[in-house]
Amino acid sequence: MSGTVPPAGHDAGPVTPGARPRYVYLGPEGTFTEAALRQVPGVESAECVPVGSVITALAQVRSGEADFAVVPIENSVEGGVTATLDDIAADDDLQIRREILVPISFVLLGRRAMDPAEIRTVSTHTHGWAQVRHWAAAHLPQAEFVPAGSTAAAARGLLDDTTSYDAAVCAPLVAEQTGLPVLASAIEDTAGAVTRFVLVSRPGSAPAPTGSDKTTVVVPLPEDHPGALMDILDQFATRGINLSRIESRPTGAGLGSYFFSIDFEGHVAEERVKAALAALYRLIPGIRFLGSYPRADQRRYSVPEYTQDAAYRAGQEWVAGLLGR
Ligand SMILES: O=C(O)C(=O)Cc1ccccc1
Repeated sequence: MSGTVPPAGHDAGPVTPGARPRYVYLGPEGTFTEAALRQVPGVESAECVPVGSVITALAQVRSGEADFAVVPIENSVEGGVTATLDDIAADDDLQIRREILVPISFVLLGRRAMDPAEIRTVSTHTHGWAQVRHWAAAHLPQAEFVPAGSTAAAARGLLDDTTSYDAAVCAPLVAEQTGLPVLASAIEDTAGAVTRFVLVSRPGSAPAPTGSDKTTVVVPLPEDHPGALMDILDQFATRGINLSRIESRPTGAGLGSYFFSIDFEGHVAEERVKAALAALYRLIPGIRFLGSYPRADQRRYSVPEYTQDAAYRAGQEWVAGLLGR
């Protein structure tokens, strides 16, 4: 990592000095991702460009066409957004700079005012469908699901003669934006669902530690290493580091080839995190650091006293003193 603490407002500067930073996000207008983007400080004066997929958004950051991407990564009901987890993990050329939480509630919009029981086909993002499937089974028993690139893309497709589905599941805001009739509201199976989004850039300096931070790493599962997961977890446990997410994903290289995507509490500038990362690197050199960034909920976590920075320093000084005796 290089550089200094990023300026206030934008988390890092644009590629072209003096130009407005360019943010790409999963669009079109009215997606939950756009709601996440609007929470990023300084975005009001930036250029914001909707794109059709998470893969395109991340590719544009990698290629330098965009400075930042906002993409969904995890949902409190449905779990990880695999397109994002896999694409971010594929290389070490992206860095997570911020997480953003958005509460999720869905409406059913129709091509025209109609009884939901008449609906034969309904479109939305796969994560949207996963969060309304019980409601749909009870209220749209005939309906077949038509996957769309995003919830808002599904809704906007209803304005278009080239699509033929009857209804779409999306954010309530899209009803106001499009004027399409609301056939049902608050149709989510689980009230209070939250989706977590991340702001991603090319690698640079990590945002400064706040005392309430998270770090994301990708750890390939080594072959022929009995207890590998236990050894990985041990590096965190012995340093008093709490994990907030761990998921295994196939690498795509063949059956049995996996990586772990891990979020944990702490910042790479903290001694216990540095020590854990160094130990993991010795254990599994293919580990990738994907960023340290402030927790969206700013929740404070307790760190055992023996793994706080002061304890590390005291331990290092004691050992250094042994050499000088
Ligand atoms: O399609 C959207 O609106 C998105 O932003 C992705 C998504 C879909 C469903 C729940 C949360 C985010």
